[in-house]
Amino acid sequence: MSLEALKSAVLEANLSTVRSGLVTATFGNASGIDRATGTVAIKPSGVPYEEMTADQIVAVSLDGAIIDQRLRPSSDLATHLVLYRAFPEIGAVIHTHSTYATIFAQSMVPIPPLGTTHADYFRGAVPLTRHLTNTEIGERYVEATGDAIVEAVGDRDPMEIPAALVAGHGPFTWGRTPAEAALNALMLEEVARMAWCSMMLRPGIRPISTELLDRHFLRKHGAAATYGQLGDET
Ligand SMILES: O=C(CO)[C@@H](O)[C@@H](O)COP(=O)(O)O
Repeated sequence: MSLEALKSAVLEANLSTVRSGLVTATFGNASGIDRATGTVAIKPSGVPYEEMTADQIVAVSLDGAIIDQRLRPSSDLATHLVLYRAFPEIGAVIHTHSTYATIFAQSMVPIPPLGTTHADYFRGAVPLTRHLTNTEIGERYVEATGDAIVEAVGDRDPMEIPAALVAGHGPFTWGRTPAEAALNALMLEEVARMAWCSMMLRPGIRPISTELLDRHFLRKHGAAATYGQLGDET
């Protein structure tokens, strides 16, 4: 992929979070990676979305060295880089402060799989990170945020659980492409809102069974997926 194409895809992912109502002001940030070159493209820090252009997207290497920069990169860059290094399958990362997912993050509650809508995108509860230590906060806050996300995902397949809630902060999602990461961010907010309302309507509500969760997730994901169309049969 050319750097221009990567920057355009990353710009579109950033703008899609605004169109979807997932971010306000300059909150959030989206990035993408070209695994062939190890180039990461990310939103510039603090730039209003309505003014953002593709040539303002910042390009860095996986170790954070600047490749192409007119503006300073997102202040969350180090978190994105930790995730790209830990999860080689992913091609994009999105951070938002979307309302309901952030309510769960601030309230220190993982998002439980209460229905098949959740199961269509997340194979289990959306994990919550631990709180960072004062030393981490003081010395390596942004990178430690990424470390805490990787710890929260643990030995689960990051492509089966493409999201995590940072305690006291907000959600991060990822995917194979910027567009897929943006869809996962949108669906995370949707299932968070459904979960919150379901938990209010029925306190003590229990998650769906593992059998139903897996049946629905595998219906859309993996080699045996039966959802949608095969190849170019449309
Ligand atoms: O996490 C936060 C703020 O808590 C960020 O999403 C927000 O400040 C956006 O920062 P950037 O504009 O990406 O540097």
